[in-house]
Amino acid sequence: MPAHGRAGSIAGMSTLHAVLQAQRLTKHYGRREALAGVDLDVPPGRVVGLVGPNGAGKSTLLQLACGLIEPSAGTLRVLGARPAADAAHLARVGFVAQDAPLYAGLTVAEHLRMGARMNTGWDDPMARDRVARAGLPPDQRAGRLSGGQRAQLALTLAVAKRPELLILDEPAAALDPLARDAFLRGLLESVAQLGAGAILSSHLLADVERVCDHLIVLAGARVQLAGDVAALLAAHRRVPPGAPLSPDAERIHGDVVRGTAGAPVALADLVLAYLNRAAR
Ligand SMILES: Nc1ncnc2c1ncn2[C@@H]1O[C@H](COP(=O)(O)OP(=O)(O)OP(=O)(O)O)[C@@H](O)[C@H]1O
Repeated sequence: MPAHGRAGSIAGMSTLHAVLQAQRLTKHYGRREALAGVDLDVPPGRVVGLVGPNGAGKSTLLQLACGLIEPSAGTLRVLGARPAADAAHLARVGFVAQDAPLYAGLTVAEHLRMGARMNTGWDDPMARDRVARAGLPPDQRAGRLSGGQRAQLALTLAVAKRPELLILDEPAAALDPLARDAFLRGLLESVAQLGAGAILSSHLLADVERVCDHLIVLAGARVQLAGDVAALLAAHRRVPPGAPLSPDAERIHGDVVRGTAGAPVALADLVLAYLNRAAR
């Protein structure tokens, strides 16, 4: 169970729509296939970990979900509608892109004023409170903030819109362990405060294990594994290679099997088994 203990909870959600629904979702960049017929159904109220090797298609999926790029084929619905369908839908989704894009010459306070001007649902007390608690000096220019502070400011700009869904593309990858810990705690607090869902891509399986209650494993442009973490762990076991398997069990890779007989499996080992199988 992740530290926030909200696995399976939909308390506080203002929507009962699936957060993300993909059918045969495909994206080509020229001849390169970044997503190949992906089917997904992510229930509301989850903190979703999107994991996979470099080039798996994670950023492509998140950019499609934000409406920054268009699918080549198939359909994708986010909170029950086409991504970025209109201004109202845009307001329901907060996006924190890779490397926390901010205006280097603007101060923290100026970023908040800009956020207030650009977002009708802007929660200024929430923004100021987050900035104060993250120890961001209001008059400091973004270009002079540390990596951790920049990530906190980018997260603040996304959550103060009061979105129903936060989408984060490797938000904490460049942060040291302390800054990452602070960032992830801030993320969980915000998600709980908003009653929102979140999808974050990450290479850091320990972070995913800590904060996520739903998992999507992408590799080779395809979904290898998806579901609520508790259900996935319940459906897999460790059985030493060569040991007999029950008839309904399937060996995924190494000692990880899909089945209910055997020793419990850790989330990181489960992910690695599916990634290794995909790489075969
Ligand atoms: N704008 C683009 N033009 C051409 N090819 C692209 C473009 N964006 C992504 N790709 C290709 O699509 C595939 C998926 O890329 P994507 O960035 O979605 O993967 P990722 O899982 O986010 O990788 P990483 O973990 O390295 O960030 C890769 O082969 C990548 O080279």
